[in-house]
Amino acid sequence: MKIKFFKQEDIKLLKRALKYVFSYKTKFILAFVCILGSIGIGIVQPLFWGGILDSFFKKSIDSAIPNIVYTLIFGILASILSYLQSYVFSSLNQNIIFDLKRDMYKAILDLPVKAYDELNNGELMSRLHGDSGEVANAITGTLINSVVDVIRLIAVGITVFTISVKLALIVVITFPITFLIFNKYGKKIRAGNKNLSQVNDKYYSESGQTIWGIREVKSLGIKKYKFEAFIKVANKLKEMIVAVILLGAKSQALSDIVNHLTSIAVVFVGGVFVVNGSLNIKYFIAFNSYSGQFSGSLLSISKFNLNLQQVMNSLERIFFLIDGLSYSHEEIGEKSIHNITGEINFKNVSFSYDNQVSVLDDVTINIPSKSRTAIVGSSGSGKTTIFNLLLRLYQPCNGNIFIDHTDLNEIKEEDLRRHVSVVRQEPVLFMISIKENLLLANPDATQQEIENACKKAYIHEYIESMPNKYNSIVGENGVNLSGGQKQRIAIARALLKKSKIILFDEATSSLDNESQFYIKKAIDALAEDCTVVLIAHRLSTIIEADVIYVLENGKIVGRGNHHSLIHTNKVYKHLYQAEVELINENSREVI
Ligand SMILES: Nc1ncnc2c1ncn2[C@@H]1O[C@H](COP(=O)(O)OP(=O)(O)OP(=O)(O)O)[C@@H](O)[C@H]1O
Repeated sequence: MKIKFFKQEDIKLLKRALKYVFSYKTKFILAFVCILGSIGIGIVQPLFWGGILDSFFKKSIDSAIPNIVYTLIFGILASILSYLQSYVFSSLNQNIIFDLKRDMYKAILDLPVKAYDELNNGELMSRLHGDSGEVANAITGTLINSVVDVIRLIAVGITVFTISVKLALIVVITFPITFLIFNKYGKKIRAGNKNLSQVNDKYYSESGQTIWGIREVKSLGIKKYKFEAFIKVANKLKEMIVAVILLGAKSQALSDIVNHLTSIAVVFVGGVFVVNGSLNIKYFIAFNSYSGQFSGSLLSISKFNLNLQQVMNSLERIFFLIDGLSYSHEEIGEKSIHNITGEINFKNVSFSYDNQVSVLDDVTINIPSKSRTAIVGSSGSGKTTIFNLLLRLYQPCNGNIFIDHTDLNEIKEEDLRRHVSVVRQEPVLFMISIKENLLLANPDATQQEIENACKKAYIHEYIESMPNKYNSIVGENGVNLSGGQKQRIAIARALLKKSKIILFDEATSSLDNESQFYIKKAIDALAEDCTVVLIAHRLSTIIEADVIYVLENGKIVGRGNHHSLIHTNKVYKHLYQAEVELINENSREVI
């Protein structure tokens, strides 16, 4: 039978994993010193025990006393070393987990937005939390222990062969048997772990989606369905974990039987040697302890493959993520742009999310600085996609986008984020105070600047009416603020950032009249000094826009102001009429 220990790719993974250990050289060396000390104590202790028993057999109690004292001293030393060892190991372990998580999290944040469309969030969470711990445990546990076991094997091996070659050979004979057992089960466990990781991803995904989307879950009345889906995946996970543990337990049980037989053979043959006088009882007793350590080390070395097979899958998943999965790294420009005017140009831009269905087709848009431009079109016509491309969340398949005549791809990431702000339909506010949410846009802003921005965004008075004013904590995702209030805070954020380009995605859900009024006033204030691009869902809000682009099925089918478009553009006229009819219908219902 051909035993293949590791594939070439596995060795590469292991080398890469070891780099994480070697960045903690001091702790690593300290761990070895502790272990070497423990090995030394493990070798001398049995001799003292043997000496004590030998003294009692010889009925010489006095001669036992020095050995009792040595046993005590070495016992205390062993405890101190064991304490130090657990401290060093746990610290090494947690540091490795931390480093892996740091590298994975950075890679997750660097992934292109396209990856988030395609990936399952649960998979990322499960790699971040589960796999990193698994790998760190394996590195500190399996790899370090295996090196230790080799050292122990050599030290104890020399001792047992010195005491009795025949007895030592009995112990050594078990090695190939246990090795074969663990090698066979190792492969099965690796395959089991691979399936387990996939179910683990589903588990994180199912639970995460339900918790994050709890409002939808409750309002759709699908709590029971979601609970059942969770139970199904949690149950499957439980069964798979048990199955993998069982495989490990089977291999352990088989090797325990072999070990047991070895111990009986050692005791029997050793006893015969003592009886026929070829072995001193002191060494016989010591040998039994050594043979335990010796076969223990042999066992660990035989399990080395099994233990590593268990984590190879996690290592693959971690490094694949750190390398950016199969996504190519985003090309990020290096050009700084300062003091921009805010002119935007789309030149013959085409785009598809999946390289199959065209979403934007040969779009050319020219937006002068300090203008107010609106983009209108039916649902799914590609309005938000235009914003996504302008924010460089996706790359156009064809054509180019320019800000102040500089290609978007050449602009430095920080400059792009500073100059372009977006106010989304449902702005994301973090679970920190309102002030801290605002400071995210400009950490150096003074209280006065914050208040001025909020006044311009027509949200200052509302914030002041809250019990903790600017220090009020926003609920998760801003739940204790209305949609209109969140949008006004997002406008204040954009003002604090002093962005020259503000993209505004009007909320589809009808805001109350007061919110609409204030948001319109806030946009008017923005437009004095910035280029404002609006996605308008209600045409009534963009009648005053300087230019309106009409989008249909990803194509620009009209350009002009409201008055020209209403007379010349069929699509715009149709959208407008549909809205007027809706308003009339609503008012009839009210009456
Ligand atoms: N992340 C995505 N992955 C794949 N397809 C997408 C993605 N986002 C949008 N699409 C598709 O692209 C098309 C344009 O979507 P987009 O969101 O730009 O339209 P929209 O005009 O803003 O619509 P709405 O007014 O409903 O917000 C739609 O057919 C949509 O299904």
